[in-house]
Amino acid sequence: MKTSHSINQENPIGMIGASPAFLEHVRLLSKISASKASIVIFGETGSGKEMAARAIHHLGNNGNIPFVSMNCGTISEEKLANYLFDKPKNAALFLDEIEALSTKGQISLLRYLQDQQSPDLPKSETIRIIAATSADLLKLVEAGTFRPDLLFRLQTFSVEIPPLRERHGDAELLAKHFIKQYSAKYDKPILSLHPDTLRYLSRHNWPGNIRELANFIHREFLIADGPTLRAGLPANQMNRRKGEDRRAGESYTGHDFNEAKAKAIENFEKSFLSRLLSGTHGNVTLAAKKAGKERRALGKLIKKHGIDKRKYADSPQQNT
Ligand SMILES: Nc1ncnc2c1ncn2[C@@H]1O[C@H](COP(=O)(O)OP(=O)(O)OP(=O)(O)O)[C@@H](O)[C@H]1O
Repeated sequence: MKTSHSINQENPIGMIGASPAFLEHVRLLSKISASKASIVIFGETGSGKEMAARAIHHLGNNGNIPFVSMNCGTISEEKLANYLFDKPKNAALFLDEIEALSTKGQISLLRYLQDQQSPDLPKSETIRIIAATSADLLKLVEAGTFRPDLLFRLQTFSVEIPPLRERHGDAELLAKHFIKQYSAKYDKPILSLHPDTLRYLSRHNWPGNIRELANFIHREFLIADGPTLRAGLPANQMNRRKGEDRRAGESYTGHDFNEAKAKAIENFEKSFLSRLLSGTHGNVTLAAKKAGKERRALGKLIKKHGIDKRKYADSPQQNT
């Protein structure tokens, strides 16, 4: 019989996977869950970092203490400092995109981690820090944007979630899992996977990892005609390509100066951001540094143009 601290390797609180790479990761998760020490979870976008953080939290304390999630790219320095220092609490704090933490935020977190070393601090008053990133923090330390002392304090443990393309056979397991979920959600029969789809699942590179796979299955599930899910190139990729082709061929033919200027600026911003993000594999902090802009401002610009930075995670390195 399993105890509450044991881990079901195929499904530790909903985490699906049976590849050796995934199971190794699961073993490590279960080992470190019992500790209160801080952790950094590395992994590509959509690979399951937040889910792993929740698994660590859940396995370590049965979910009895709160799990609070903050994105370092959008959280204000004040909010983070208030959360850490306002009043003592027992919680797990998930800090996503830790590489995006501002200089002041880094100092607050470092101070918090140093204070936590105090032997006088009751165990019931500790916040376990679980940080996640798709960036190479050592490179950011070298580049001078991330404090080395913070990295070393944070990284009592580190876990690297393998990208889906390295998890042999897991895409199929996950696809079946998502089909079951969508069939329950839409009250439709479960679909089987066509051999073409199976081939596609194992050959596709999955730069957006499990999030990309879930979206792909979701869409194909909804448009499937028969009892089989048959798909090749995800339509979102096709739509994106069509959209990009259309935009590339687009030229403004009106005569209004302001409209023409606005259009030219929009096109410039889009292509500039696209090149910039390709060169940093979608890392906004690094992109902001390269472009000489505030990270927050660059993030706003990326949002304004509806650009999905995740699609650049797998792009070849370019000079921008
Ligand atoms: N092993 C898994 N089994 C089932 N679902 C998973 C698994 N890993 C991730 N997912 C699902 O994939 C999606 C992306 O996962 P998650 O948000 O944890 O990724 P992430 O690495 O934190 O993403 P980001 O880098 O964008 O913050 C979520 O919907 C999550 O539920």
